[in-house]
Amino acid sequence: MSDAISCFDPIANPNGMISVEQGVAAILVQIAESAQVERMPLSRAINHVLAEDQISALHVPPHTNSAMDGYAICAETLPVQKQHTLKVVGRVLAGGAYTGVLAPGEAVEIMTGAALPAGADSIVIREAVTREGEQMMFSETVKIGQHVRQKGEDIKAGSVALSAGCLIRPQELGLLASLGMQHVVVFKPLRVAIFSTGDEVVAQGQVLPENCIYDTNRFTLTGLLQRMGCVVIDLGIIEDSQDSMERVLREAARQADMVISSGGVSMGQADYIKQALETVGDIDFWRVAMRPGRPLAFGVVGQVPFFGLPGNPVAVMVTFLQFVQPALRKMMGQRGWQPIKMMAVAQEKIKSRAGRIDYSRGVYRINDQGELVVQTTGAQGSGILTSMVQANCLIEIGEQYSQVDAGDRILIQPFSDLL
Ligand SMILES: Nc1nc2c(c(=O)[nH]1)N[C@H]1C(S)=C(S)[C@@H](COP(=O)(O)OP(=O)(O)OC[C@H]3O[C@@H](n4cnc5c(N)ncnc54)[C@H](O)[C@@H]3O)O[C@H]1N2
Ligand code: MOO
Repeated sequence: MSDAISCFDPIANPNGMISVEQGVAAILVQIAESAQVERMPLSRAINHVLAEDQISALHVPPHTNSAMDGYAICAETLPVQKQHTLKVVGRVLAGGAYTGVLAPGEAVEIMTGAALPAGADSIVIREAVTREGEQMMFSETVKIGQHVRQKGEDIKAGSVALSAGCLIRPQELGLLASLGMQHVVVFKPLRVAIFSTGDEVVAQGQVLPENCIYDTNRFTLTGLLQRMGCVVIDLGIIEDSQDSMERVLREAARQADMVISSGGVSMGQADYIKQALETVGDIDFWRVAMRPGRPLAFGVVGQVPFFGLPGNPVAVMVTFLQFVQPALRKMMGQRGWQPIKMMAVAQEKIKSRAGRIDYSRGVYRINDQGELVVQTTGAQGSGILTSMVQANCLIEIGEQYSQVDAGDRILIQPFSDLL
């Protein structure tokens, strides 16, 4: 591939391996933002990415109103004294209006959300007031503007309320709703074709033959992709022949915006997969300086990006998070996305290997001293999927370290945004 870093490029890659950072960069230069957009009702827009800037046609809130139940007064005209007695001249509920203009010495009883009467500038909350007939008394010092929500203080009419490229989470949905929008233009969900490879990999529903295992990877991939809002095209487990592999790859590239396989990308074995990929696509086979997930294939089949993820169940998930996720986020139009990383204090000695980033599965928590601390889940083999089940983060130990000691500060990648 033209721009990709080849494992065989001795300058980019003197030790035969590329770094995670080089891999991500090489992938992202080849990924283009989707051009396919659709208009949809706001009620269905959750987890989609906005394709257009949203300019607010109105002020939010549309009118200056009270943030509390109490009395609207004009603090500016209050005499300098401790006790105040004002005449209550009216009452205004949310949705209603006080039609008069408040004069000095007057107050209007007001409910939360009700429009501030003309002439008023502040609210005295009900709890601070003694009421006797038409008189209200209070002794608190009033700060001008207290408990008043100004027209447009959240969003000004004519301003960009949300920018194109923003993922619609529940809070964005609420904000769009506050603008009165019924429809939004979003990027179309991406269609991602997935399949598993391997003689030993068997579909659920079959009796497990000796020396075989049930297919795990299509399910973890489906879960990850669905959480990202993608439409999954599940092509199953591919029969181990070059012909069927080529047929499936061609078909997948026609139907999907991206194709992902698992298995068959390491040294030596199952050459038919590599040959099929080389025939149908333009693929590089990388060795990435990371653990788990060293072998990785990336390129294009037909016109669409292809990822050949390593077969081990933990390696599939870790490589998805590090490489496929940034590619998908870019394709789906999401701008400014970055993986969440934070520092935590290691609670134990953790072995790593210098020259490779180690992604150990970890559990982070806040300890009694209020510190963010992390420990591993135990055995870290890349086939041990229970390590992912127990974990709530990946512990990222950089290439420069061969071990981490208890008490060291280390990077973690919390699962919070996907897993
Ligand atoms: N001589 C070398 N051997 C291996 C290397 C290497 O660099 N040199 N790399 C190792 C690493 S690291 C990994 S990861 C694996 C990756 O190999 P493949 O991508 O070719 O995957 P397979 O050999 O097909 O499978 C590996 C492992 O995963 C199991 N598997 C595969 N698919 C599934 C599935 N859908 N569900 C559950 N489990 C699956 C498979 O049975 C194997 O146990 O290569 C190492 N070897
Ligand atoms: O990708 Mo392999 O699972 O590094 O161990």
